[in-house]
Amino acid sequence: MSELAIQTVDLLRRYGKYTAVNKLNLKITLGSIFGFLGPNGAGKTTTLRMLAGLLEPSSGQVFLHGQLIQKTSTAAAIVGYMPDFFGVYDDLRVWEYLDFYARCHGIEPAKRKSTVDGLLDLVDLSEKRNAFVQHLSRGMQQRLCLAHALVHDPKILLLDEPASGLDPQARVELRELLRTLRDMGKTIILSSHILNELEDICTDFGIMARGELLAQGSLETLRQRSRPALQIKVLDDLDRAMRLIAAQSGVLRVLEPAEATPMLIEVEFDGDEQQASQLLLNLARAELPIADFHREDDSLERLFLQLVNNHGLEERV
Ligand SMILES: Nc1ncnc2c1ncn2[C@@H]1O[C@H](COP(=O)(O)OP(=O)(O)OP(=O)(O)O)[C@@H](O)[C@H]1O
Repeated sequence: MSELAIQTVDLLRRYGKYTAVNKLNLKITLGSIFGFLGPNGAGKTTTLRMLAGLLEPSSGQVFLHGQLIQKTSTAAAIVGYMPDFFGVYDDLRVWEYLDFYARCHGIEPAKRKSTVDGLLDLVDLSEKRNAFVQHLSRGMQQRLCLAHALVHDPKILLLDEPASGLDPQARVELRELLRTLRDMGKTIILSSHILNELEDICTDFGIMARGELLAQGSLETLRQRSRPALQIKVLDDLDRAMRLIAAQSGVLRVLEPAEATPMLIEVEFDGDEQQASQLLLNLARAELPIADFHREDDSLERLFLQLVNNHGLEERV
């Protein structure tokens, strides 16, 4: 357990009769950047709030750095939390905002100035130290809130949707900042819907849907769980095409086209390139009007959709 920054054991949270988080067994290694993915309402915020000690679990346990968390204050000392919706106080200058939170964390007056200066430097807001918080851009406010989460030098950072509302340039800056924080030895958990944004920065992922953890691990581990696929677009004769495809070697399953793309057939396929080529040849020989034929890439987005769409059909973590 000591190599884990976070471990949860059957973590469960109900709101009334509704189970928002259902027996989560998360394992997050020290020093990782963990991308927490899931559609709206999956239970990500509820989980992060329980990890931060802000919300009591209905049952189950949270371990932070191997320590069983029984008191909010224990979690608060180890964790810095940045919520998805943050309020900033009007009529407070940037340095005053951080100074206020430094006081809240009991940082001595003699150390407060250097703490605030260090944080402003880290999040690249030194030039804005005297600006009013409400006059900062969205990206700058986000960085200020990150500095707030870092005031007490926590070992673990929980960031709820940190990239939401940021323009592409601000996202690049955020990514650089997260890498710096990881190099400082922090473990970072961030939730997001922007899947492609996470792929190159996260070392590990957890995918959640309807309160359940569907998969967790490195991209490689997740890829092993996904089924490779072919996408074939026909212009006509859909039923004949689907029957013919289903009979070819390497084909595991032929999926009904989605309503939005009525002529696009997705095929679960574990054949090699030779078999893919033979499949295309047989479709052409049968004079089926093929407009597109390609292998799906292994992007995180496809893995995510496959896992979420198959939820309930396949065995859980
Ligand atoms: N205080 C609450 N009272 C009742 N139900 C709640 C409460 N907070 C969250 N829920 C419900 O719990 C479920 C999980 O919500 P949660 O905010 O954790 O999901 P999420 O994955 O963070 O979603 P999003 O990506 O939309 O922020 C949702 O169905 C939500 O409506």
